[in-house]
Amino acid sequence: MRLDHFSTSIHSARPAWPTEAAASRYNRAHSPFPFLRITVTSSAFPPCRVLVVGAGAIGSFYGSLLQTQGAEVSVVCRSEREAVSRDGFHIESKRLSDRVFRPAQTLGSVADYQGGPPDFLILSVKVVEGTDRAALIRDAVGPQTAIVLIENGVEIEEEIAASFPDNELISALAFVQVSRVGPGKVKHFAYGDLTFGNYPSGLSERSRQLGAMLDSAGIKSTLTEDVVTGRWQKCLWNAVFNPISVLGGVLDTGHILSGAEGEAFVRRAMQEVCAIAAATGHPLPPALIDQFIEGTRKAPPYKTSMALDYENGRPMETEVILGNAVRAGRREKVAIPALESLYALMKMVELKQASSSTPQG
Ligand SMILES: NC(=O)C1=CN([C@@H]2O[C@H](COP(=O)(O)OP(=O)(O)OC[C@H]3O[C@@H](n4cnc5c(N)ncnc54)[C@H](OP(=O)(O)O)[C@@H]3O)[C@@H](O)[C@H]2O)C=CC1
Ligand SMILES: CC(C)(CO)C(=O)C(=O)O
Repeated sequence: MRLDHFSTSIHSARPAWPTEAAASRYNRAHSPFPFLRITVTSSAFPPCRVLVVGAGAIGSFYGSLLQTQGAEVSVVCRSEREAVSRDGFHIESKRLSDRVFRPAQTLGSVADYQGGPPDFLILSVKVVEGTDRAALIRDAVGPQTAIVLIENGVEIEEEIAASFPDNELISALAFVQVSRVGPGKVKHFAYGDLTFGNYPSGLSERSRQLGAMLDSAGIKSTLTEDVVTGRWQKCLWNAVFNPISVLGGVLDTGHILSGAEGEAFVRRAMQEVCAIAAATGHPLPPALIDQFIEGTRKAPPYKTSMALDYENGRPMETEVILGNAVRAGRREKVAIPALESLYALMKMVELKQASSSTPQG
């Protein structure tokens, strides 16, 4: 998949080195490996405090990169707190080099965060049914905190915007393949770009600061004034490939596009997503379907995050990736037979998954 096809406007990189504090944390973590040590020239960024809530693959990956730029990064973990408190995160990445990320604070809940509210609160939990995302972050959000969502799905911002109407909300889309491979162990397989902007629209100084820090850490950040359209662009891929990958019995992208029937179905479903996006006031460029299909065909075959969740018996983000698109289609009275079928089938699969994980009494 050519992930850069999602871009709308490019924010240029700003070179910088990590601060003294970040360099010494990094060097301590790598002390047995002198060849990995780094030195400081200067820090290009104002000091900032970042709290990552849901520090799994995405949260630890981007959190670790912000730490290299001098940010004081803390995390809230759930199941892996003990391992992370003890050993930090070990992040393996061919593209960005391996690193150990030791958060400033490793917490079980935002209520334990010390030192006043963070400048940036990154929320990166899986958006699955039953997760009250506003409740998860409420105790740490201060009046100046910018909330940053790095999560998949479409129309996922309103729940947070309504709960924190006075806070800046930055909505971000990750084009990356990164997974947890053990407690506190994360593997970055490919890509890494982020597209983001303020919700519902615009670009603040905070967004630009975040973009500059990430660029400097080696991530291409694409800043957009219209992040809602950005979400529909990503949804064009996810709402189609993700459910098909599950419903076909854990298909990778190569399998999905290997025959004419498969490609024709993908194209039909994508046309429906385009029609919904246009009906909601966010028309997508007409060439995008061809670009996504060609880009996906050229990239190495990949299992979507939904296929991986399904394979591992974990809850899937069906509602935010597909359900929200289907509901928008119904609301706007757009005919979406392919998406309706995918959604109905996904709900059947989810019911089967739930019944087989419920102990019989
Ligand atoms: N990984 C990737 O390559 C990509 C991911 N994304 C999106 O990014 C988002 C995050 O995904 P990813 O990092 O892969 O997911 P992970 O499962 O790796 O991480 C999610 C983290 O959130 C924690 N968490 C989840 N629910 C709760 C809760 N109710 N309370 C406290 N902590 C919670 C998990 O804790 P626990 O340890 O208990 O599970 C885990 O630490 C998703 O929306 C995903 O679709 C988008 C593009 C690519
Ligand atoms: C498009 C992709 C592969 C980006 O990482 C993704 O979001 C997913 O698999 O759900």
